[in-house]
Amino acid sequence: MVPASGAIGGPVAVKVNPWDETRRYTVTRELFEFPVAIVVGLSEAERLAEAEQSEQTYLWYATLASLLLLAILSLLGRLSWRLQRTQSRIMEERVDHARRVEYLAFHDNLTGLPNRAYFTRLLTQGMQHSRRYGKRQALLFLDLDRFKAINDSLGHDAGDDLLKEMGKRLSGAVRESDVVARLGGDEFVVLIPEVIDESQVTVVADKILAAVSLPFTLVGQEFRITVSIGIAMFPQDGEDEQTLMKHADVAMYHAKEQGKNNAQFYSTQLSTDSLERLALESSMRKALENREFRLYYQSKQDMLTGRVTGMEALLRWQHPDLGLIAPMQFIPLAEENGLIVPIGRWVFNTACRQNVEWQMQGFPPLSMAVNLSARQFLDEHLLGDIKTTLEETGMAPELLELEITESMMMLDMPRTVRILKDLKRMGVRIAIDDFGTGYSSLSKLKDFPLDTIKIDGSFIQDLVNSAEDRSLTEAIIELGKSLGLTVVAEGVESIEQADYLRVHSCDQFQGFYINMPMPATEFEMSMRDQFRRFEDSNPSE
Ligand SMILES: Nc1nc2c(ncn2[C@@H]2O[C@@H]3COP(=O)(O)O[C@H]4[C@@H](O)[C@H](n5cnc6c(=O)[nH]c(N)nc65)O[C@@H]4COP(=O)(O)O[C@H]3[C@H]2O)c(=O)[nH]1
Repeated sequence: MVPASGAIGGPVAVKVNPWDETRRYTVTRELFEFPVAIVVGLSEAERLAEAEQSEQTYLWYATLASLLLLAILSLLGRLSWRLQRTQSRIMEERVDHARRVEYLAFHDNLTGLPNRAYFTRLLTQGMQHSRRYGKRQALLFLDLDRFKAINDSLGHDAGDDLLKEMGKRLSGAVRESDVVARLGGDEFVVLIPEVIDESQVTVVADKILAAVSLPFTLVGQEFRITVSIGIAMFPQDGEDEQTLMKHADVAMYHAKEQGKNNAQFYSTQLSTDSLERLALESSMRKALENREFRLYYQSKQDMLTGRVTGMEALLRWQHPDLGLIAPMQFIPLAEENGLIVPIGRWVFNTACRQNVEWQMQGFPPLSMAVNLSARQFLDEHLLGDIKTTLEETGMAPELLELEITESMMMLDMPRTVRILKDLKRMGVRIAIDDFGTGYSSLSKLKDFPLDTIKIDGSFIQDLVNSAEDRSLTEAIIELGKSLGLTVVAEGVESIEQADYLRVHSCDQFQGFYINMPMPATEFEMSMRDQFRRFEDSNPSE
């Protein structure tokens, strides 16, 4: 019904129809001219039908959307899980690949042993460690006897089988801490890291000889093979990897010459044939110019407190072909041809410069001992050279200690006394080196202006076992004390030797027990370590 204009609308009310009991929303309207009430009504269900309808539609859409969202989320989850799994698999494959490449680069693919490159690295690291902690190592160089004959007659496959079996037997004959490597061909090496004495190395070499001598079965037949072993000890037979390998190789050839199937230790005699001497002499002339000389340093410690008191500078020659050459291999030659004078000048200069530099870095003033050979001592420019060096480097003279040997002092006593007095006037300290090996007249010793007496390492070596060496050592200590000299023991290698010297009032000591001679950079690190340890154990100092 369309309301006419002027109609009055009443309030909406819910009314219940008494007939069918239906609840209705009603509005009563009156028209102006008719007193008729028109009742418009809709049941509750009719009125809510539309809203319910849209509510259901909304619910339906919401459910659909939620299901869709859930499906999308689970799809995304699955995709990201798959992505992650693929990524981690790629990573693992990359790492595996890198490991494999590294393994192949550092291992011999026939025997699985470390190859030459890896062994060189292990040897160099081992040397640094040994130098720092005063340990010895042994390098065994092995070469199979008659390998070529077997390889040629039985074929390469049999040769390969033999090498594989060799690798296994060598690894089985040594400790796990020892390193076995294959350099190539039929050459193997064994590195024994912590050696106390050479008899220990002989035992290992004998075990290897025995392991190799057992029969091998190749292409269904039994074969026997032997091996020749050359042994070089670190540090005395070589202080760098190249020299040590070369000397072990020289010793191995010597073992072959001795009839194969045996082990031989390297000795300097093996490599000082005349040809090498000649080559050495001509290259020594160029060595200074080519900056091939190096100084190694070894510290000295106070016997009672353990504090580092100074160091000794020891000369080395880094030869381009022969590796690092020890001073006793070239100094006698340099003395013969006079080259020791310019070389000695370089030693003074380098040692003083280095000492000043360490002080500038904050190390306490430490003495620097430098060796002087007989020829240098006779050189008329010696005093002038030392004076110039002290001035040029700024080195405090009292920190420089010149070591002259007992035999040198006795050559021309009045002259020696004169030179030493001149040196003393400059403020430089004088030490008598290798004491006990010469035949000095003890009564004359007091005529020399000395500061320090160094007991030769040969007495210290047998100190624990030899009563004779013990009494000599005690006598030298007493003599030194009675002359008011500082007594230093050289070549101390064990705690027993150090304890003995301490009990017998030796002042200072030096030797592998503390550290080996080492290049400046390594020495610097070792000094830092020693000072730190000293300060930790003596916090009040
Ligand atoms: N077995 C053993 N040896 C130890 C121990 N501690 C130190 N040594 C070694 O003993 C030698 C001590 O030096 P030296 O008696 O002055 O004997 C020196 C010295 O006479 C001479 N020398 C070294 N450097 C120079 C130098 O710059 N000029 C001159 N003229 N001679 C030098 O060469 C000699 C040998 O020097 P290096 O081969 O460096 O040998 C050094 C050192 O490496 C130890 O605990 N056990």
